[in-house]
Amino acid sequence: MALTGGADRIGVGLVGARGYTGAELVRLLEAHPRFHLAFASSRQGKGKPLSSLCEGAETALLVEELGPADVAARGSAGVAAVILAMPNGQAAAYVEAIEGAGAEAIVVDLSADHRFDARWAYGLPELGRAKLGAARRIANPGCYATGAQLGIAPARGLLSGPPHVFGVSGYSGAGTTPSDKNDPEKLRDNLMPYALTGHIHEREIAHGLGIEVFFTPHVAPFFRGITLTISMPLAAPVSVEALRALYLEAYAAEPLVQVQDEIPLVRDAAGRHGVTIGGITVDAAGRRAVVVVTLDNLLKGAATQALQNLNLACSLPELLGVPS
Ligand SMILES: NC(=O)C1=CN([C@@H]2O[C@H](COP(=O)(O)OP(=O)(O)OC[C@H]3O[C@@H](n4cnc5c(N)ncnc54)[C@H](OP(=O)(O)O)[C@@H]3O)[C@@H](O)[C@H]2O)C=CC1
Ligand SMILES: CC(=O)N[C@@H](CCC(=O)OP(=O)(O)O)C(=O)O
Repeated sequence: MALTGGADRIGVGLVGARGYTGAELVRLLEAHPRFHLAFASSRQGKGKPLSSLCEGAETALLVEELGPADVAARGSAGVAAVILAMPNGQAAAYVEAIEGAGAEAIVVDLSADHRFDARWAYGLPELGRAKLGAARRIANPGCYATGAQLGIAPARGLLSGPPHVFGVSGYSGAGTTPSDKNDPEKLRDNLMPYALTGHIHEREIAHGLGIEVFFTPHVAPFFRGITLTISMPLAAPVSVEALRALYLEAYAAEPLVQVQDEIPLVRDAAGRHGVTIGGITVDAAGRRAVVVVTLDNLLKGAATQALQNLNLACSLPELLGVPS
């Protein structure tokens, strides 16, 4: 594996350093004991110190504007991995250039562009880490889709029909490009439903779990965090104790998934690197289960998960550099 930035450091480049997820990745990569941030690209940030784009960044690195060919050249010259943290629809040109140049670099794409592409490994380690160790192309899951899959997976075999996932995201989930979903005025004292059918994460959750799912997203005035209330029809009566035991067992060995009795609150998820599943309930007839899942959309929903995936792909401990 190619190393830069010191004999024991693995060079990682970041495209999309100005964005919300990019900033989280900068902070995680800077503090990582084995990775080294080899370049940071943003068109708007070109020529500026990275610290001026990402609060808390300490590196003296200057932001560059790197197009697909530039990134591919870095990927052939010492940069072992490239993280793409751009809006949906932008990754293809970078991937084509990297592959066209024959660069060895691992690619982790945070966008939705490769999540349904069988040639890419889907990077949700808690539900399938075996394939990630040898992966060279990794599609990082969506933020809602991460929480929903982890929240449904233990109960999947008990269901009589599609789970209903009611999701609420902080407005950082809508990225930095101005829209109604990140407009503070439109969000003030408000909860905004959108994409009531057919959200791409509905398809992603269904694809990942192999079952039909109904997903209704909403965006709220808080900045970061997601809360999902998941209602699941049960094929046969199940006791709440049995259901809780199923969740506890499923995630007993997963440091980033906490199962608790209480209903988790989204304000407690902000800044945390894992997912919390709680409030596990069954109705009086034992035929409908409800669980609540919270996570930070920018961390386990994006940057922390990308770091897990990159660690695995580089044969490092999965949680290396993930703050506890
Ligand atoms: N925000 C979230 O909670 C989550 C986001 N994701 C996904 O991660 C990706 C990044 O999201 P987020 O950080 O919120 O996005 P932002 O809108 O905050 O940032 C996007 C970044 O991409 C760069 N960019 C935009 N267009 C282009 C382009 N055409 N070519 C090159 N660079 C471009 C921007 O920089 P500049 O314009 O300066 O070049 C900026 O650095 C998205 O695909 C998103 O769907 C996944 C999970 C959660
Ligand atoms: C509030 C908000 O707008 N959230 C985004 C989800 C962010 C995300 O994970 O999107 P990708 O699948 O594109 O990576 C949305 O609903 O599209």
